[in-house]
Amino acid sequence: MDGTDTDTLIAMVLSMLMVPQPETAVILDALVQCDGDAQASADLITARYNNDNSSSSVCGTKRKANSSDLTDWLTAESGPSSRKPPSFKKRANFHSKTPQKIIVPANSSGSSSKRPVNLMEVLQQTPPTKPSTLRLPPLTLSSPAIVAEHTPCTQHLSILPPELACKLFYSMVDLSRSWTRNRWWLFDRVVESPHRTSFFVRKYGTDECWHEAAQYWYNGRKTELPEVFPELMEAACDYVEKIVNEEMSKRDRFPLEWAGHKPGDQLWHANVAAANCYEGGKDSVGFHSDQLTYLGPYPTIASLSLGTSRTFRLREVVPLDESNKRHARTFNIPLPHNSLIIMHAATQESFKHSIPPQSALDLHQPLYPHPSRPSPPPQPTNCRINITFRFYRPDFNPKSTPKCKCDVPTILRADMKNRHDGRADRYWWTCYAGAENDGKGCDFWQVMDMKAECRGPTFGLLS
Ligand SMILES: O=C(O)CCC(=O)C(=O)O
Ligand SMILES: [Fe+2]
Repeated sequence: MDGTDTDTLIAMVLSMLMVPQPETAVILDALVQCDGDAQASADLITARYNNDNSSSSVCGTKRKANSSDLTDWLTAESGPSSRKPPSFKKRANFHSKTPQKIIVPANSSGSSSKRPVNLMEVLQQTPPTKPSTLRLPPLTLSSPAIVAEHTPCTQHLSILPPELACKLFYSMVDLSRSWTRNRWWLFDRVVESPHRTSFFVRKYGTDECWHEAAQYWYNGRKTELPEVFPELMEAACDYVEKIVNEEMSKRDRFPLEWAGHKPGDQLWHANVAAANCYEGGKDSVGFHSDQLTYLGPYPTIASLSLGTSRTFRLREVVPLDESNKRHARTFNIPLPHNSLIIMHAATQESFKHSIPPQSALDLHQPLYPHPSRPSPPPQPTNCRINITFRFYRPDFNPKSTPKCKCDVPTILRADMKNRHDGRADRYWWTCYAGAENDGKGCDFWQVMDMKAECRGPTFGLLS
């Protein structure tokens, strides 16, 4: 797994699980058996859980959602120990080839006295038994046509005028100096996102409530008030919206997609943007699907890449009722400077995405000098800027977000393992207070009910 550290691997497995969160030892065991492959480990844990609990349906009402989304970067809705579900049978023997390190130490408040897990100390040298699942090798999708053939995404190259792309890249790199690595609680430790990030709100009509929402945009954690779109981001957004609307007009709508446009409005507009800066090959983001709290079901997200080329990794979450018939495949999409990936409706429901760490990077050579630093001539850079333009739905505004027992806004997740292409999909609201509150949350879990919660209008309701 590209030398991914153990904490990241554990978080990735958690983010892929659709069964109650097992003890860390169970995850480590699965990782060991699957040679550090997070998806295969999650599948193995799920299969074992389903075997051990064959009498209770995984989608039964008592089941607790543990797939993570954390706008999610790496972690899962990691478990406060107070709500730990039953653990699986522990295995005594572990063996690991997985490199391990970090575990960002708990904050100085000292609520965790546990030292970082050193896998090598606990692992015994027992040869791993391979899981029975047939695994397909990853596939690189090297052209927009091939991306569209295999995924619910489209790729668009050279989308901004070259000078605008270059200026926007420089200005975001400059701004990114003040962006932060997000921190949250995972188990009983504080972990840190492996890249810097920030959030912007667009001055668009009277959408002012998104300033409030944006305070919670990250894992349900309250953050500073966001910036408004800088001028260059506004200019880029016009190009992005044009392409997104052209693409959307060619595709069928899903029943749960937003249909509340006023006459003459575009199908899609961006009212917020999340920006990420990846400096060097170690910066990354783990497998996740984007949190749906304010996006609502079946969102369209437009993701602009500037600077150093990185790989966008996509992997489908195969629904439970198909898991005996087919297997998920990992897709790698190279993301060159000035390219756009549109994650169309159903991407967040059916795929997880990541930017994996890379041991080697091709540097990006900017075409133009920095506008305010014309000399020396532009230097090659190892930085990648990503801007995801998003439409936060009026019917999922922060005032309508249920609060959990901790009195903190919940987050919305899709039931990815039991999806039905917009016909009978399930989503649930869960507590995310634990991300901020020393890892302690509550067991709040509520199925989202479009009708009872007065959400919409959606395309399904119109037709
Ligand atoms: O950097 C990227 O392309 C992906 C970022 C991402 O997944 C996110 O912002 O949710
Ligand atoms: Fe994402």
